[in-house]
Amino acid sequence: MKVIHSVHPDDFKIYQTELIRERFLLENLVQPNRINCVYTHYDRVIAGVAHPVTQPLTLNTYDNLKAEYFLERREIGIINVAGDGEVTADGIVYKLNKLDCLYIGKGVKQVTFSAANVAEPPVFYLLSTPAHKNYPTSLMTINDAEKVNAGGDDTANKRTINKYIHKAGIASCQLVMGLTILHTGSVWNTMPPHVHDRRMEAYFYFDIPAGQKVFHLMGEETQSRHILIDNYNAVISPPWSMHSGAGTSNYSFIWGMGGENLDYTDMDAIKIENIR
Ligand SMILES: O=C[C@H](O)[C@@H](O)CC(=O)C(=O)O
Ligand SMILES: [Zn+2]
Repeated sequence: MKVIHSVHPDDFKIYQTELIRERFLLENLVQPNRINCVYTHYDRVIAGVAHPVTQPLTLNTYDNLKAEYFLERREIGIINVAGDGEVTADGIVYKLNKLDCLYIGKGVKQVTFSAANVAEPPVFYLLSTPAHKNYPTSLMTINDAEKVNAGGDDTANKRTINKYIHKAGIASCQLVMGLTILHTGSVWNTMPPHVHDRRMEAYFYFDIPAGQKVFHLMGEETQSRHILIDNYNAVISPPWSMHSGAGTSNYSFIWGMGGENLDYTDMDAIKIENIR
C-alpha cells in the first residue's frame, strides 16, 4: 500500500506543481476488479476505492496495519458513486445504490464488494480511521442524509451538502463523512473556505464531466496553491490547509475527516479578502 507522509506548512511554501501532486494527490484509484488504498500519516487515514466489475472483492488487511484483519482496530465509511452494488459485512448484505453510504465498525472481520450489473459497475470510495470501540454497521441512503443548502447562484457556489457520518448522524469513533453536490451553473465548493486544525480532511471528486477539471485550492490563507483534479481523484487536506475548489463545470465530491471531534460545524472560517 502506498504511504503518504505529512508535510510542514513552512516546507510547503517552496513546493512546485509536481511535488504538490506527489504529496497530496491520489490518482488511478479506480481500476477494474481491484481495491486500491493509500495509507496517510494524517490521522492515519486510509483512503481508497473498490471497483468490483466481474468478481466480488474482499477487503484484505495490509502489512502496514500489523492486524489480522482490516477492521481489527479501524472503522470505515463507504460511499458508492457509480452503478448499483452490494457490500457484505460478516455475512450481512447491504445494497448501495449511487450516493448511498455504509459505515462498518471495528471488529467486523469480512467485508466484500460486488457489482449488481457488470455493464454499470459500482465505484465504492473508502475512508478508514483508527477506532477504539465498535459502533454498529449502518446504512444511510442519500434520501436519509441530513441536507444543508449552501451558497447561491449569484456567487456560483449553490450546493447541497449531505451529511452521513457525524455527531447527529451515523455514530463513529472519529470518522466524519458526507458529500456535496454542486448545482448546475455553480462551480465553487467551500467558498468562503475554512481550516480545522483539529481534523485532517480528504476530498474525492466525482461526476466531473469528461473534458472538465476542478482547480482544488489548498495552502495557508496567505499561501494559496492549487492542484488540477480529474474525475475520481482524491486529495489530502492537511490540518493547516484551507480546502476549496472551483470547477470548469459543476461536479460533486465526498469529504471525509478524522481527528479530534465529530462536529461538522467545527471550522475556523477564512475571510475571502484575506486569501492571498
Ligand atoms: O469540513 C467540511 C468540509 O470542508 C466540507 O464539507 C465543505 C463542503 O462540502 C462545502 O462547503 O461545500
Ligand atoms: Zn473542512
